[in-house]
Amino acid sequence: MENVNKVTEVKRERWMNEFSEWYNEMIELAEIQDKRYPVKGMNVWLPYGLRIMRNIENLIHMEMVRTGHNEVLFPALIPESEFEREAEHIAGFHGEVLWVTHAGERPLDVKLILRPTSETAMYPMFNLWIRSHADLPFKIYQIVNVYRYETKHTRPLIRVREISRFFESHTAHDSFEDAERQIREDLEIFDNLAKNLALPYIVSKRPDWDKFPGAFYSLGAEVIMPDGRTLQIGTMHHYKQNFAKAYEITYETEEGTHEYVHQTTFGMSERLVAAIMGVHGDDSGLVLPPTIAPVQVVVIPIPMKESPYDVNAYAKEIAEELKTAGLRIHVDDREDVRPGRKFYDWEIKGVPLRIEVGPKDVEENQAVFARRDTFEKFTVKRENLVEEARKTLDAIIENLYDRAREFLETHIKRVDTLEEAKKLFEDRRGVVELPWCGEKGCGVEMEEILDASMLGIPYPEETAKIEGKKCANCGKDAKYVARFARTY
Ligand SMILES: Nc1ncnc2c1ncn2[C@@H]1O[C@H](COS(=O)(=O)NC(=O)[C@@H](N)CS)[C@@H](O)[C@H]1O
Ligand SMILES: [Zn+2]
Repeated sequence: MENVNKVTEVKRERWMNEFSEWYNEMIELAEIQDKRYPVKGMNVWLPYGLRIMRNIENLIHMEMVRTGHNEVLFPALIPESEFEREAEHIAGFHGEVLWVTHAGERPLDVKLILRPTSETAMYPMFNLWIRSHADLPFKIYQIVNVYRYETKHTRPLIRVREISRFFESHTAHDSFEDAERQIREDLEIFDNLAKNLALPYIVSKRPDWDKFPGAFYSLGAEVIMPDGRTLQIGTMHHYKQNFAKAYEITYETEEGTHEYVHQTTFGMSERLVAAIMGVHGDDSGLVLPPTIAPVQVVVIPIPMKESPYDVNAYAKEIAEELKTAGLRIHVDDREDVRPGRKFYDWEIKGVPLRIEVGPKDVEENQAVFARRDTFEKFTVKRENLVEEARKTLDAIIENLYDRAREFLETHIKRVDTLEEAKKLFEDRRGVVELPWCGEKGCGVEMEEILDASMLGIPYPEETAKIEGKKCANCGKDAKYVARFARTY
């Protein structure tokens, strides 16, 4: 590649220091969603944003096929009787569920809730479907909209009241250990997806007082957003037999006895789009990993009035060749828009690779590549076009991952005392790790002192154990390192 020149430096001031404003603007400018829908916490997916989400969903569907999960589709309405069968679950969701009580003027004979998640919709059917050990492991999933009347500050994609792209997988197993194996498989599924989104993350085992309502334990996968707050983008829950007992989900063993199943669930949502926006963005807008970019390469013809070369035709030829090679292409041949404006529009949308062609490029049978992640520009000979485009897109996803991992690693700090931790939360943000005795009282006190949430302890648990340290709160021997962060 000749004359590689950096026409623009990557700027991330606004992205880092005014992230909240940056984020709200980008939802609009990049045409992800329209926030003007007249219900708080419910937004409209716009075509470009929805194409990003659909590309992510396709990756999820492929992982579900790879791991033998079957897709189902449940009703969104759940009768009160079924919702109110697992005590912890009810307690956890009661304040957030939306009720349907009337059809027109007539009150319904059975009150219904809009699903906040689908345990209480699915498990009465699990009771009918699961009879024998031969039915296990039982693995289903759906991607649907669910409703949680969040009382905290709502924010597009991140904290909404209609989670419109809620992925939930629900499984049943013949033993605690097989459910554990499922959790490990869920972590593998999540890792494959995160790699495709160039998102490095941490997994923490939630403290007992913050696990999912009805769960035996919960794992949370988090990224760190530019403002240093963590965003939980995936959760895996081991239910043991808690729901099986509440919904009488039993199976006949090979010996002819009847046992309760052990269950797990795994959940993600449109927060994945928020994570991609936050982790990979810069001051010019989104930077989309090519794996999920609706447009991987935008071709921009730059015709000159007096030139004898037909730049538009040449641009179309190039686009056709890239499209035939399987890339998602768009030619921006809008007559009334200056090239600079076109660059701006597609940079905001995070298109990973721009190809510019002017008369000189037609004459020399070449094209100018401009990378969205580094702003590097270089010229490519026409015969190397497809190969160079593929190589550049691969280099972009690798660079996005490396840059994001660098950010994550420099925003996790392990210290010994609450004073050090407090200082860190003042001048920096991110995840702070402290020695902890494992007692709930200390955990909750440290959350209050730090005005932060305990994410939990590193998972797997073996990596959380520490020796020779004193609990940062009570001074007793510490058993684990505990993670704290300001969260979304
Ligand atoms: N209000 C919300 N807006 C957007 N995403 C959300 C919201 N609440 C939760 N999520 C996302 O949905 C994922 C799963 O939600 S959850 O409550 O943790 N887990 C469940 O509901 C389990 N039944 C697994 S499906 C979370 O990891 C988080 O990424
Ligand atoms: Zn302690």
